[in-house]
Amino acid sequence: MGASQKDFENAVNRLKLLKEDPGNDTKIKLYALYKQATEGPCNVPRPPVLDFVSKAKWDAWNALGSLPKETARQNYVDLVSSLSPSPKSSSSGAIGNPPKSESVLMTSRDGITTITLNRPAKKNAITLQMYEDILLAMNAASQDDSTITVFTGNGEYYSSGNDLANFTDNPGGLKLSEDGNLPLRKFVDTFIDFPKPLVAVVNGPAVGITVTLLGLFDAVYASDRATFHTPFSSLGLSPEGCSSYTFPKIMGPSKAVEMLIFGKKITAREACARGLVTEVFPDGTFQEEVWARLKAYAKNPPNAMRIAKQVIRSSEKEKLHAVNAEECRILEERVLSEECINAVLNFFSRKARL
Ligand SMILES: CCCC/C=C\CC(=O)SCCNC(=O)CCNC(=O)[C@H](O)C(C)(C)COP(=O)(O)OP(=O)(O)OC[C@H]1O[C@@H](n2cnc3c(N)ncnc32)[C@H](O)[C@@H]1OP(=O)(O)O
Repeated sequence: MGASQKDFENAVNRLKLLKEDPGNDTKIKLYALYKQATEGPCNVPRPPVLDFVSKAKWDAWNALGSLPKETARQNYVDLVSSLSPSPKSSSSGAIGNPPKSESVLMTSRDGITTITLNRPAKKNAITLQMYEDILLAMNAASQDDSTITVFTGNGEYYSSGNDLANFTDNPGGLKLSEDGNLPLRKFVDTFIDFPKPLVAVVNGPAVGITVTLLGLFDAVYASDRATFHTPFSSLGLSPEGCSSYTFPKIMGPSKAVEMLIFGKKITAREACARGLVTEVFPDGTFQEEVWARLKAYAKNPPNAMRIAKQVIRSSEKEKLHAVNAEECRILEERVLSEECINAVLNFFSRKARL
């Protein structure tokens, strides 16, 4: 039997996590096979001769002639496998290629894979290494036997967001694009494309990118101790995580502006009233109630849940990828701004804690 649509999607995700650039020839082959697998034979006019890159891509796609979509899909999966060994999965719930990290933990049981931010002394602030580890964990979770993937934090905070030292430790400025030192675009893309139900168990206050990403989750359960804060303006930054699109859509433009421009911190109950949070639980019974709920949900047939997610989310994916690209482009400028540099320096000199 040839590669299934799921195998193909997994290969597309695995490709995003490659550590080494596979080289231009391979990238062009992958492009051609991807187009053939998703759109069929080349059906667009040849680009102008001087547009070398587009022409090379077009030539490679066109050269596949009438190769059936299924064969192109299989060839794509084979080519990606030859570049990165496939993570293993097993019926015992063991996870292939999880991160070897103390700050990002990964466990799998009862049909649920849980990714836990585990840096409580720093309020689970996310370092550059942790972004990489979360990507690894999500890739493994997308391919293991679990039916639901959960994000949570260890300790008092869910997360205080991006580690502000990411800015000071990179004096030339952070590069947020594909080839940069923080692949923010790839990071957010992984949430957009995540194939299984993705649930946030928000155990305490959440800040910055860990709030904005919630707009890409399928359910958000919060302790009544949690707060939600996106202080982008006071940090001289701009919205990310697709929040410039998801927040106005979820809560309406004026409530989104209150959070994303004015940096209003809201409670869990306010976030629930705005539609960002699915349900709020008393902190005392939060863990017990939420995990009982999730275990019951995880007993549903996995394919049905995955397909339901696809049906609900697929029409938005293209738009979300475009929003992410634009937000990263703007943010890359903002992280170099005087406003941002001053805000971060103030934070570390303890002048400006939230
Ligand atoms: C590259 C682009 C990616 C996306 C860009 C931005 C997206 C974002 O996420 S923006 C949001 C960034 N986060 C913040 O601005 C929060 C900063 N933290 C705080 O304001 C306070 O620490 C906080 C209110 C969370 C907690 O306050 P306190 O309870 O008073 O604790 P402390 O301030 O003493 O914190 C304990 C310890 O943790 C360190 N910490 C906390 N958060 C961060 C952080 N985001 N980055 C780096 N370090 C953080 C804090 O410095 C303390 O460390 P020590 O002083 O060494 O004990």
